[in-house]
Amino acid sequence: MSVLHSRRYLMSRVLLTSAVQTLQAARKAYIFTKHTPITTISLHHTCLKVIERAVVGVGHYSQSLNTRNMSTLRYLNQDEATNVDLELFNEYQFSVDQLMELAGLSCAHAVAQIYESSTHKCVLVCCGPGNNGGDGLVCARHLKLLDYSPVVYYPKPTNKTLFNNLVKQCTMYDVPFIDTMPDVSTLNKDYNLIVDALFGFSFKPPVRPQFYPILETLSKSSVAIASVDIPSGWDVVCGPPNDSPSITPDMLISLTAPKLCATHFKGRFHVLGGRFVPPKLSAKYQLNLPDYPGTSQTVILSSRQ
Ligand SMILES: NC(=O)C1=CN([C@@H]2O[C@H](COP(=O)(O)OP(=O)(O)OC[C@H]3O[C@@H](n4cnc5c(N)ncnc54)[C@H](OP(=O)(O)O)[C@@H]3O)[C@@H](O)[C@H]2O)[C@H](O)CC1
Ligand SMILES: [K+]
Repeated sequence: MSVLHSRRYLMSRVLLTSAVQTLQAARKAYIFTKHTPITTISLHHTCLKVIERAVVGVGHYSQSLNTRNMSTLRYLNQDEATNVDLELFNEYQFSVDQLMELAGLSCAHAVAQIYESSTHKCVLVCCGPGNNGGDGLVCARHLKLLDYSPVVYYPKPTNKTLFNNLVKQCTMYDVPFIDTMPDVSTLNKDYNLIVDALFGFSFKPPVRPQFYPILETLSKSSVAIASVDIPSGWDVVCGPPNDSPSITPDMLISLTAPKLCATHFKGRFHVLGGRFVPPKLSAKYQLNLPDYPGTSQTVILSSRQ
């Protein structure tokens, strides 16, 4: 590492650490003062917003730090991703519901960290038939609680208790479902962000006919896309397809650990979520995961402005 790079690295580390500590202190102050008059509370809210933006900003600035992490971070192939998943269920005795809730929560937090609800209120959440779609349903519910107006498009609902319950919970939270995919101009006009939860690490190309036009519309739209775990339609290892519509997400939220296709990601924000990996599992697969800041559900792996 050159002298310049090591100084920038040190500088960004210091900035990031102090911003996180300030944020934690401010959060504590906010909790302690929650019975104080409304003007004080709104002042603290404003401070928190400013500091949170600073943390994101420092996250952007510390790209050299993040690039350093990226070089040691392990990128999983399809079998490794499946094996990590199976081990969490079979050895660690997690249920799908547990991990899906945490995965979907981290997706909602990742979205809120980057796209403010004041400018990105209307979010179309596209959900597929597998667990990636389940993450999307959980994410939609949490987005609603975070002051967004999510709308779910779920073209191939899975008739299993878990998925039926997730749909029910969305409806009970007044999250609307739409039956048809909006066309490109409607998407561009009516939505500020798309959460792509169509396919995750079990996708096997080529995309089947039912989903082809959906991916085609997403690939033509100018609305920013935040992809959950894998940009849908991409090969888990090789990345974007040559022979079918290819989406270019603005944000990729890798869950547990990034998959190999993430090396082809050219969007602005690569975020890691799914803060539930047991340290022994991480060591076994040599995941070399970065530290999550404070109590955050997400960590920014790289960002370009
Ligand atoms: N450990 C974790 O990180 C966790 C991640 N989670 C999320 O789960 C997905 C993986 O979920 P999985 O159910 O294994 O699979 P997918 O959601 O990726 O997709 C499976 C469905 O997609 C269909 N499919 C597959 N290929 C195609 C295709 N070419 N065209 C159309 N449809 C396709 C497949 O259909 P089958 O008929 O083949 O069965 C399935 O219906 C992971 O990425 C994370 O997002 C968990 O939430 C928690 C733990
Ligand atoms: K996806």
